[in-house]
Amino acid sequence: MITNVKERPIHGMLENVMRQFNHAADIINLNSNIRKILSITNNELIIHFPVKMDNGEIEVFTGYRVQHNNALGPYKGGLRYHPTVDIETAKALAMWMTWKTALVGLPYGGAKGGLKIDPSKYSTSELERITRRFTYALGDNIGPEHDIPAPDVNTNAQTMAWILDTYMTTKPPTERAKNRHVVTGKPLGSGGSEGRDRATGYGVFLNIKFWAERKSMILKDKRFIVQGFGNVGYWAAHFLENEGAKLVGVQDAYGSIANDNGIDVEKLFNYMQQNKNSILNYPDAAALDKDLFFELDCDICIPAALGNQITAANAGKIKAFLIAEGANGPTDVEGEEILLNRGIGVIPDILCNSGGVMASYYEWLQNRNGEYWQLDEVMAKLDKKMKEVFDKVYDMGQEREGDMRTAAFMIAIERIERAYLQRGIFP
Ligand SMILES: NC(=O)C1=CN([C@@H]2O[C@H](COP(=O)(O)OP(=O)(O)OC[C@H]3O[C@@H](n4cnc5c(N)ncnc54)[C@H](OP(=O)(O)O)[C@@H]3O)[C@@H](O)[C@H]2O)C=CC1
Ligand SMILES: O=C(O)CCC(=O)C(=O)O
Repeated sequence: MITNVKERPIHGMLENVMRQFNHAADIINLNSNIRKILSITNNELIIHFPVKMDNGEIEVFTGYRVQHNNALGPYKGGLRYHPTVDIETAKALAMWMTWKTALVGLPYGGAKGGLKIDPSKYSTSELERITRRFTYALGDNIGPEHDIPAPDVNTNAQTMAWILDTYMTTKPPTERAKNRHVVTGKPLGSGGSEGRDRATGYGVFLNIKFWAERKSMILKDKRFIVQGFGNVGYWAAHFLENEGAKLVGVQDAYGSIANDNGIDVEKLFNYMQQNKNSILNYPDAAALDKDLFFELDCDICIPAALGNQITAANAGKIKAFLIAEGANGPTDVEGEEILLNRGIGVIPDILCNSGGVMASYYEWLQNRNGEYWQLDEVMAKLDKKMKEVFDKVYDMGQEREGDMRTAAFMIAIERIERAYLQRGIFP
């Protein structure tokens, strides 16, 4: 029996993304040959590599990189370090990346990958060696104009710096500097961009704000809950709190907490820094049974952790009027059907969390052009682009009884279809 919540497999993510794709493809009557191409992933890499641990023992790790489609540009997408990473998960996440980059009009395709490990079990120096060996093993399957990884669950700017450094050492000295955009989400001192750290959470916040504006609502005093208080969850909460909204519940991998009077976002963040990055035993909130988390009394629910968290089992009990998907694939097809039938708004992942890959694109452009943009410049670009994409998806969603996901998929798939048809499917 699997007892650790971290070890639980995430069932059905691939089935989920395929059902979302096929539903939209049917509506737009997608060219049948292009449907065949988009239904499979272009490349799937599984690699096993040995690393020496601090105790001198060798451990063999399994890494994945799935490249779904590159019709619109180089493959793009994060690397996840988590026990649930496997080939099916990587395939599903790579597909979502293709739809996301196409939806927001970036010159990228979709990829995803990672390692099947629980990083909390390793020292920092072990994680560095594991990441460097993983990068060597990936070799030229990644590259600045071919496939560009970025952070995802349990990876961060430090991870990207290790990948960059390792990748560069595989190139001749004259080639090294021009390879800096092999990864995005790097630290500022290593070619990272201002704003990439907060971009995904900021994008989640913007989507909620734009949605509220369409409903003539203000965010002040709205109550929200966040599942996952990592990069995406924390920054989304930070910007919502700045707007006067109130955080009333948080869940991470180890537990859930709630406080009807509000949980101070920065105070919780600081508490976590001193308590092994965990929300457990946070003094200004009560512990809550994890299965009751999504039933908390609130207005806005932000799943910002793993996939398939909102399903037929809990969608009927959700009290929020809006689900803003910070995570990739947090709502399965049955769960979403229940939400939409109940009149609950769903801002779909490929729109809601697209601020991250938008900022990654800005970082990639800056590296390519030898530029350095100020934070306000990056944030202003994110604002403008996100509004443009949100409006398009929202308006099209209105024509489909509020189904913004199908609208988003239709826009994304049509863009890719257009590119194939213009070039010829097999040039
Ligand atoms: N980083 C980015 O730029 C982007 C991320 N995303 C998506 O957002 C989601 C979160 O990513 P990110 O914030 O980067 O990852 P982080 O690793 O920074 O944070 C993940 C958070 O999820 C929590 N978590 C993990 N497992 C569970 C669980 N079973 N139940 C509840 N909480 C859990 C973690 O808790 P704990 O710390 O206790 O493990 C942590 O708080 C992912 O789905 C990712 O694909 C999407 C677009 C871009
Ligand atoms: O920033 C990127 O390139 C991709 C981030 C990511 O993995 C995602 O959007 O899910």
